[in-house]
Amino acid sequence: MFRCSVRLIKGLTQITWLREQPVLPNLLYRRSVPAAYLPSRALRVTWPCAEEVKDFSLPNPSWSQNMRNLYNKYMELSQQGSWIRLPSYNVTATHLIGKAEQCPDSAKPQVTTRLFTRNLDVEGLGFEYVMFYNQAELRTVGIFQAGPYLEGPIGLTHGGAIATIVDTTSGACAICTLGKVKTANLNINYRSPITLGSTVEVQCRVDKIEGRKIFMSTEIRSADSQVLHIEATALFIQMKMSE
Ligand SMILES: CCCCCCCCCCCCCC(=O)SCCNC(=O)CCNC(=O)[C@H](O)C(C)(C)COP(=O)(O)OP(=O)(O)OC[C@H]1O[C@@H](n2cnc3c(N)ncnc32)[C@H](O)[C@@H]1OP(=O)(O)O
Repeated sequence: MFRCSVRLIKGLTQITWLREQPVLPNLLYRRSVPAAYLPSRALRVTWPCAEEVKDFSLPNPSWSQNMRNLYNKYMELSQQGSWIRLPSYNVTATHLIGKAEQCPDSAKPQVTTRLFTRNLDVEGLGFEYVMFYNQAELRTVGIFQAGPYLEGPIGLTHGGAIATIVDTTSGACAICTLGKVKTANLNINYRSPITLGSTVEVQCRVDKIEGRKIFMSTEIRSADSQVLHIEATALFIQMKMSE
C-alpha cells in the first residue's frame, strides 16, 4: 500500500498532459479509492499505464455526421487557440495521473473502477461525447450523442443520462477553472426530449465564483441550435486542501 502510494505520488510529478496545460489548476486527487467502495471480487485491471490508455473523446465509427461536424468546428477553433479539447479516459484517475505514468505489474491494483460515462466497451451504445474548454470565457462545450442504451421513454434519452451529461460537462468546466470540486446542487429543466441517436450541443458557463463555490449554468440544444432541450444550473464546491 505504502509502495503504491509512493509510486502514485511519483507519477503525479511526471504528468505530461496536465503540465502542458498552464490554464488548468492542480487537479491531483490525494486520496485513492477507499477499499470499502471497491468490489470485493477482483475485476479486470485497467490502470493508466502509457500503452493501455485510450482517449475516448476522439472520433470513432459510431459518431454521426452531426457529431463529426461539431467536433471539426471546435477542433478548428482549438487550433486558433481559444478552445482546448479535453481528453477523456475510462478511469477517473487517468485524468489526474496522465499517460506518463508507467506501471510495472507489481504496482497494478487488484481491482479497478470505471468512469460512469465510459463504462461500456462497445462504441456508440452509451455516452459518446467530447468536451472543449475555453479558458478566456470560462466555458465548456460538450458534443453529446445519446446511444440506444440510454433509453428512458421509448426512443428517447433517459433524464438521468441527460443529468449525467450536464454534471459531467459543467463539472469539467468547474474543474478546469477551480481545480478539484464536487457537485453540491444540480437543477434541470427538461424543455424538450432528446431522441436516442441524436447529437446535441451542451453549453456550460461559469456564472460566478464565491470563495469555494462555483455556480454554473448549462443549455443543451440540438446540433443545429434550433431546439432547446435543457436548461440547468449547478453548484460545485471546491474541495478543501486537506481532501
Ligand atoms: C481535465 C479535466 C477533465 C475532467 C474530466 C472528468 C469529468 C468528470 C466530471 C464529473 C463531475 C462530477 C462530480 C460529481 O459527481 S461529485 C459526486 C456527487 N457529489 C457529492 O457526492 C457531494 C456530496 N456532498 C459533499 O461532499 C459536501 O456536502 C460538499 C463537498 C458539497 C460540501 O461540503 P464542504 O464541507 O466541503 O463545504 P461546506 O458544507 O462547508 O459548504 C461550503 C459552502 O457551500 C455551500 N453549500 C454546500 N452544499 C450546498 C448545497 N447543496 N446547496 C447550496 N449551497 C451549498 C455552504 O452553504 C457553504 O457556503 P458558505 O457558507 O461558505 O457561503
